[in-house]
Amino acid sequence: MTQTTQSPASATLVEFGQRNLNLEEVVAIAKGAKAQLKESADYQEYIQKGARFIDSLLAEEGVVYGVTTGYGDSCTVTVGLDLVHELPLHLSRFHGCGMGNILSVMQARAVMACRLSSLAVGKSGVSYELLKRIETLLNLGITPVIPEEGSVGASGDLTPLSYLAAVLVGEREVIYQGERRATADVYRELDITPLTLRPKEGLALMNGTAVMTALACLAYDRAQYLNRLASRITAMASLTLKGNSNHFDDILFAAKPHPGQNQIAAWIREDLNHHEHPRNSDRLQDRYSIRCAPHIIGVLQDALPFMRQFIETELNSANDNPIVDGEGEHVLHGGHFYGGHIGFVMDSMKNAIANIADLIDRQMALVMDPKFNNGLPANLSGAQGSRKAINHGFKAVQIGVSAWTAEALKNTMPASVFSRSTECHNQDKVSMGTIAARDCMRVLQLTEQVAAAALLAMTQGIHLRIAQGELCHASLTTSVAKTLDQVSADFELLTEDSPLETVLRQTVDKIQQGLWEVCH
Ligand SMILES: N[C@@H](Cc1ccc(O)cc1)C(=O)O
Repeated sequence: MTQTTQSPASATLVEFGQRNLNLEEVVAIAKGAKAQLKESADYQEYIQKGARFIDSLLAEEGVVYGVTTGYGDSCTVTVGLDLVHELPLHLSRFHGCGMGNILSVMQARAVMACRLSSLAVGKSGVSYELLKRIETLLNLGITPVIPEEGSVGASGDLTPLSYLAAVLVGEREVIYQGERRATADVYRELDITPLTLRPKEGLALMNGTAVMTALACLAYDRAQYLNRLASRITAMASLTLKGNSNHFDDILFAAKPHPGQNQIAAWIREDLNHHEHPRNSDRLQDRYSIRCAPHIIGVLQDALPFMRQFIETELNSANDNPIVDGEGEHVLHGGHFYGGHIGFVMDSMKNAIANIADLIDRQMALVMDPKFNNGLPANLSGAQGSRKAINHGFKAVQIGVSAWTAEALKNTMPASVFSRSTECHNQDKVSMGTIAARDCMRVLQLTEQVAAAALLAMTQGIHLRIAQGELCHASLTTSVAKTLDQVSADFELLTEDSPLETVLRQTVDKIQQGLWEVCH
């Protein structure tokens, strides 16, 4: 695919500590890149200072929130020094109530990367050993089993992150070499000693936004690719419909200079080889789902920079509570576990993406219907002669697209507005950012299905147009010809009805792996 990204997602080693990560590096770790924690003596000392400061506060004052007290609303309960060391274990255990689907290995690795990034900032009062252990798990391919439900996204992703904390102490389950197994068994086999969490470490691991931030990094990467693909699909729909390329003219777009919208128009224009400006337009105007495609896809394109900024700032922040300044010796209580920024990005992104599903659904409606498709067969059926009577082409695929689109649109309800007061009214306003992120992943999946169906349909449409002598392969731009040939390698012209599930699934997989060549 086009790498419009800032650094190659294929990076094989990602460094943590005293540098900012970009979201592509989280994606790279998710896909199997190794992690490397900074090892310099200075950095280790910087991290250890925070942990030592907690120790000295405990020795000198005997009270530190979340260390010698209960958690959240229970902070008024004092925990005696004899029980303090058990407290982190209780935190991970009482949060072991996650429900729902298990995060994929990719998603869970992204979560680990985000937590490591946040703790590596050095404002959480944890030991260097803890950071090192997360690095080790990533590099050995030991991934916690994390159920995705149960976070309100504002006391941090406490419940899902408790599964990371539990694995560090040798409890619950991991995925190792593709198998779901007891953590303790895998540790025994690999001779790994479970960690004993230091007083603040349970809280530092769990009291943050790593789950929603991880999903946001993965979502961003897919959204960016989808935007490029939706532009290609629009060009192919225009060719299928014998559309009017003047709609993407650069003089036209210079008059409305949103940069992202202009980028989408430029991609479509280049795909359609539109370089000459009309003196007057004698052509009819295409329907909005073609004519306004840059205005629809462009919304997401223009939003991507602020989304990246929100996601990467969160990724490189200390997002737990309390914040421990080991150098200046301060413990600062706040609410950095509140995932409002990620919640907003995810709620916005799912809306913009579902609009792209809707756009492509409308394009599909145009190409299927002989009332609108400028002389192509109904449902783009490639059947000939008497065979036409029993063949239904893309009819069911279009119905599927309508269903996926409806489900995507239904999932756009903003999660952040469903804040509810919880935990004895301590957490009386919460972000629901993790629910927003999960919605966004679902909307992406559905929209990628819509895009896969459209890739097949537009390929069929162009082939039919060529067969009717109204277009020739040689007149296509190299970019469109390449996509057409790539799709055609998996998908022959549909002349007789046949189940398309397998090829649809293959196409979705390729979209998710960014395999379609959509660059010029
Ligand atoms: N997020 C809370 C701490 C907390 C931890 C676990 C809980 O179950 C509840 C609250 C805070 O820092 O204020």
